[in-house]
Formats: sequence, C-alpha cells, structure tokens
Amino acid sequence: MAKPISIEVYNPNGKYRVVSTKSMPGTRWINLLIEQDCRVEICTQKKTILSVEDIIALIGDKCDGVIGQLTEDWGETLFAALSRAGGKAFSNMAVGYNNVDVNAANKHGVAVGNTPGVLTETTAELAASLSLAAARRIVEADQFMRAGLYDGWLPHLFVGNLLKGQTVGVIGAGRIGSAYARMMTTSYGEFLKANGEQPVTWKRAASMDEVLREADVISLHPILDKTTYHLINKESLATMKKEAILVNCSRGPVVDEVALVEHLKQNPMFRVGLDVFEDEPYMKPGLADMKNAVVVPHIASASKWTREGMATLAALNVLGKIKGYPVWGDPNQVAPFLNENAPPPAASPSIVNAKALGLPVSKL
Ligand SMILES: O=C(O)C(=O)CO
Repeated sequence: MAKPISIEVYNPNGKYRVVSTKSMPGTRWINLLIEQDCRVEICTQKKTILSVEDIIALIGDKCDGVIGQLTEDWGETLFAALSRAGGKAFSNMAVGYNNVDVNAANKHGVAVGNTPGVLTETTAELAASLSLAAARRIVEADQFMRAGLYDGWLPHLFVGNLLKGQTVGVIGAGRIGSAYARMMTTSYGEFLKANGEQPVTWKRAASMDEVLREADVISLHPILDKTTYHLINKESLATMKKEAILVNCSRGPVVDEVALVEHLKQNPMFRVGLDVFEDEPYMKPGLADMKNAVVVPHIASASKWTREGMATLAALNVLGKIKGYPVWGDPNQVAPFLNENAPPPAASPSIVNAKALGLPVSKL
C-alpha cells in the first residue's frame, strides 16, 4: 500500500479531476483548467522523482487526466491505473516522451500530449552556450578565479578553441538542431560578411561518419529510441577530431557515457558540454573529475517563458481531451495557445497518438 501523498488543491468543487505530479511554473495553466470546471491537484511531495507507486496513489479512484514529468515511468502500470480511474488524458510537460510507452497508452485509449514548439530556441540557446563555454573553457576558468589562483596574465592561461572558420555539425537536425545551426552560423556569418570575410556556409552531410570526421563542434539533437541509443560510442568518439567539442542537450543514453569518460581522459583537448546524462540524475564515475567537461543539470528548456509555456501546453493537452476538443493541426505552431491576452483555441495543442486513437484534427 503506497504512502499518502501531499497535494495542493485548486477549485475543489470542479467537475473534472486533473492531477499534476509536480508544481509547474506560472499560474496561467492552473487558471485555464479552473475556468473549464477542473479541480486541480498538484503533488507537493518533497521528492524529486516520483515512483510508479507514488503516481498510482495520486491517480486514486477517479481521475480525468494527469500532467506528468519526463522523470516518470509512464508505462502499462500507470496507463492501466489511469484508465481504471476513468482517465483518458496524459501529457508530459516536455517535448521528449521516451519515458512514455505510447503503445500502452493506445491500449488503454489514453491520449498522450507533449509540448513542442515552445522550447526550440531556449534549448538551442543552451546548446550554443555549452558549445562556447566548452570552446573557451569558461567553467574551468571561473573555478580557477574563485579559487584565488589567478596571479597574473599568462600566454598559456586557459587557451581554448577559436570557432571562427570552424565546422559545426548537427546530428538530429529537427526543430532544435536547426535552430542551433542558425544560432551558431547566422549572426556570426553576418558579422564576418560585413567585415569582408568568408561567410558561413552549410550543407547536409552524406552520412553521420562525415559529420564525425569533419566537424569541430558537434551538437546532438536526435530523439532517444532504439536507433539512437549509444549513437556516440567508443568508435564514433575515435572518429571525431582530437580537439573537437561535443554537446548533448538531447537525452543522456544517446551517448555511451563510460566510453566518453575514457575518451576525455585520453584526449585532454577534446571537450564536452552535457545537459543530460545516461543515468540521470547521476553521472558515470569519473565524469565529475574531468576538467574538459562542462556539465549542467538538464536545464536546456529552463527559461521562464518556455517553462510557463510548457506548463500551459501540457494542461491544454489534457483539458482538450477531457472536453472532447479536436487536436491542433500543427503542433509546431503553438503561438495561439501561448498568447496570455486571448483565450486559447478549443483544441489540444499536441497529442502524439492522435492518429492511433482516431482523434479529430482541428480545422482552425
Ligand atoms: O522537453 C524535453 O524533452 C526536455 O528535455 C525538457 O527540457
């Protein structure tokens, strides 16, 4: 028997019971649910990652929909529990949904939402920040400064990589990967052009091997599935340039982290910027000691606007299914849902299994 879980309740007399497994940024998402007759329950348990048992306890006997997080294991057990409680809607507060077994959701007739279109630039900005931080050894230099070790300018002090004229590779050039490529090339390209220098050019590589061999900076943006698990491994690392920079803002298991630690040890001029980890929240042994690694705790989407927007989209995904609204036609064009000065469209912004469940699509 799972322990009772602490919750905060809004609009206790609402007709539909919607549970959020975490407190989420902003209040608009709560207000939108309340306005549509939902009772909103937010889990306030002081535990970062909720277990399946915790979430079963939250779902209880009657639950119309759940907003969950990428740290949770949404598989057969949870979708069966939600379905038993009468629920037909779940949304991840994330664009990635590798934590969700969509087949299990289909089996129980539960719609699965995600939050694309609102975190593209925010995530690309972090990938660009990690690229620059790794190239110019910002974190190492910051630690050196704070430790009181700086006793004067030296020709060799924290010499890093110049990115001008270098080749940037993107593996997984979808929404976020393309935004990263634009950020890393467009404004710098304009600046170089204005100075009469060689502009930045781009091309689609013929193979991943070509990217690995030729790029000086590689940023990873694929989804995580069977085909991308350990896409970067001992062999692919060995193919990369010895002084290359690797950035990962996608999912940790895309990189074989044990092989990466070994590669960092053997190649001190090779650098990485990591937002995600194979066994999140943990790092593989040795990674924390590597000076040629910049590591941050999965914060790529962590800008206020984006996180509030993600919460809104996740809530509207669940609300739309509860109210029987259609699914929005283009999940990349979610701006109408994010305009705080107008009511959102009567639709679920993004349901990944809409087709499998035969849900109608909005004509708006
Ligand atoms: O949305 C996602 O998939 C995330 O990883 C959160 O930043």
